[in-house]
Amino acid sequence: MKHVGLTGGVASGKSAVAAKFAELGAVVIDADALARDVVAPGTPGLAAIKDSFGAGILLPDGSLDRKALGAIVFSDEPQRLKLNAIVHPLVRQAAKELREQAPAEALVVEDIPLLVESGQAEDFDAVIVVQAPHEERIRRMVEDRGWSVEDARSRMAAQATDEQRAAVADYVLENFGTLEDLQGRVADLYQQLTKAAGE
Ligand SMILES: Nc1ncnc2c1ncn2[C@@H]1O[C@H](COP(=O)(O)OP(=O)(O)OP(=O)(O)O)[C@@H](O)[C@H]1O
Repeated sequence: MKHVGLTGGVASGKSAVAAKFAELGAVVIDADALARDVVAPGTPGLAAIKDSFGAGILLPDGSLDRKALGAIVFSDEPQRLKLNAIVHPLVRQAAKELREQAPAEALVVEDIPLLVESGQAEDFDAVIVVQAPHEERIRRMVEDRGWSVEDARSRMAAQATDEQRAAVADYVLENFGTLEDLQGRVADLYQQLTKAAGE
């Protein structure tokens, strides 16, 4: 089994790449989805967050109040680290369980937005980085998601730079053209990765 990490800046096209890999037959693991699953109601993850941050981070229905928790951790580094120390190991464990269920010959692609920032590059056989023009990424965040330009810029500024991501990349997928161009590049890369896995 070949195990690759997929990352890129916000709105660079990671999900589009992951979707194409899945269509081609890869087993895709979505770290953002796992990060939600491990704090769903009734999970040990949510109980641990409640123990650390208090019942104020729960909504009346018992689910996580992301806004309240965000307000606590957003500008408070120690609190953010405390939250990460609860959530990250649970996500890694959940990802490991999914990897173990994957067929032996599968290409496993883990989509991890902050792979570079969290120093996980060494955990993979290879790292794929998606790069896209900054103006286009900001346009997507503003027009498609309704964020302010300021929010879009500060989200980008809080992440690693293109250069930092490129420095750990084994493969860079340039998303500078149409979605079809990108999908074609993913298909080529899938071929390359699955061929290499069989050798
Ligand atoms: N080359 C492209 N041409 C047109 N639209 C694109 C292209 N690449 C991505 N998009 C669109 O831009 C939006 C953002 O892409 P996507 O969701 O794949 O990014 P992401 O990196 O996963 O974002 P996030 O960091 O928020 O998870 C989506 O609506 C996607 O369809």
